[in-house]
Amino acid sequence: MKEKNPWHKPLTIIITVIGVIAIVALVTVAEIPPPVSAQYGIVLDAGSSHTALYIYKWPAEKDNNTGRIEQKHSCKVKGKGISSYAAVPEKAGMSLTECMQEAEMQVPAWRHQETPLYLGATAGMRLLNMENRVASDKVFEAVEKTLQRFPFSYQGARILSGQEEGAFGWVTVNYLDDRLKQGLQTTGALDLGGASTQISFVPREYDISESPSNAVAFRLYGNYYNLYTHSFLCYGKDQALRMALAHQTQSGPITISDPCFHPDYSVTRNYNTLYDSPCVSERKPKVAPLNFIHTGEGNFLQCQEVIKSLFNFKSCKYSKCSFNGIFQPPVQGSFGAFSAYYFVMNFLNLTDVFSALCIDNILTFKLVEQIKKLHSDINEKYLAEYCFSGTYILTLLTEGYNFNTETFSKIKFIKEVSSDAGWTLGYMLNLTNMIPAETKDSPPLPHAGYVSIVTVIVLLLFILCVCRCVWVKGHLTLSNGP
Ligand SMILES: Nc1ccn([C@@H]2O[C@H](COP(=O)(O)OP(=O)(O)OP(=O)(O)O)[C@@H](O)[C@H]2O)c(=O)n1
Ligand SMILES: [Ca+2]
Repeated sequence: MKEKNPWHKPLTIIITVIGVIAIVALVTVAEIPPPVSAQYGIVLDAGSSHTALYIYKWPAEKDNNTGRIEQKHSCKVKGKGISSYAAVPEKAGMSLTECMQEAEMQVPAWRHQETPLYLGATAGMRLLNMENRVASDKVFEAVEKTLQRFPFSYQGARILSGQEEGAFGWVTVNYLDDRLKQGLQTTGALDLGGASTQISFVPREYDISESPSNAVAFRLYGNYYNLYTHSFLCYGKDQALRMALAHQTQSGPITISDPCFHPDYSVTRNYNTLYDSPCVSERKPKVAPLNFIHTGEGNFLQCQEVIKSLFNFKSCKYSKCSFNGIFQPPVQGSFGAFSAYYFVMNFLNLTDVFSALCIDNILTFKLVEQIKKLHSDINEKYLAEYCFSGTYILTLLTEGYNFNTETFSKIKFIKEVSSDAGWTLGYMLNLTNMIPAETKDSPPLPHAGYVSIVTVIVLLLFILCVCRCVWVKGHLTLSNGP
């Protein structure tokens, strides 16, 4: 007599039901493609020396915290920074047209309307605003008019404070390094522009109350950061050069012999043009000719003396200062130095070593004409100024911010970390709320997780089926036995 298997029927039903669910789930889940649609954001960096447009792109998931933002495109606006158009404001607007047209091509048309567009201006406009408020407003009006003509979601144009510029540069560097999300030790940020320079880092011990205006507190991905940041207006590379020239022309001479320039350097400069900046205007000599001849001498040590005279190391009402009576705790950890820090140190081949000797060699033994021949691809203005800039950078870092041989070796001169280093990405991340204060709950299971689980279920079912077949077969053999 054939023995009846007591769990034969329910087992078959269970296996069939789970099997069908598993197969349907597997097919469905496997067929859902990961989200491919992208979102875009545009930031214009209206710097003192030039304007640049950046287009960022990220996956358009609801939980956009999961997708890394990348720089899709950048466009360098031809000509100088918007502050240079103070006398002809309409041209400031017009100058942006070409890059904006490029942006129109780069961002898919169906995304234009929801693509936020921001313009942030830095030290050049800060100076113009101090000098001539009406002219600064007119430049912004012209810029706004141009930007509003494009189909993007225009979010406004404004001057960033030095504190914002420093803090957003720090956010960018650490976001790109993935340090914020992973809660790793952060990297400090050093930005050298044309008209201002920023230093931002998380100090080891930090008494915020000593100078609250230098403190920025962040809560990002569930971690607290107490950032120290300071922006020195007039200490960007171009304004620093003005200050150095002002220092050498106080008596209103017809010619100066500048230790920071090569021995064959000779350029005629206009007194009015040189002193036309709030960084030096108050020091304009009462009696001076129209022009002076700026010649070079090529002497590193003397150059360093001129540059040191731009800093005031005497007064400090805090426990510690960098210069000009500004509070600064001791530098801490690794640093990323970008913008002119990178341009200059990369050219001088000083990105790995801390050596004044190299500058001394170039300055003393090479003539500008030789250098121009060797580097015909580089803008002549930059070439002639690299020794001044190199000496300025070394002095600013060592005497100004107090980097020593050990801490200096932790500075990395960088142009980019997957995206360009600068404040623009941090600015956009902040305005679009892209970095949450808390770590968001991740979805119960990612796509890959579902697939794995369903695969395991199917495998288990398969094993269960095989076992059952063996059991039934064994049983039948037993019952049919002699
Ligand atoms: N290959 C390059 C490009 C730029 N520069 C110089 O580097 C300085 C800083 O450039 P940038 O960071 O672009 O300054 P801005 O953003 O325009 O100035 P700021 O941030 O002060 O507004 C400027 O003096 C610029 O002339 C350079 O030496 N070599
Ligand atoms: Ca800048």
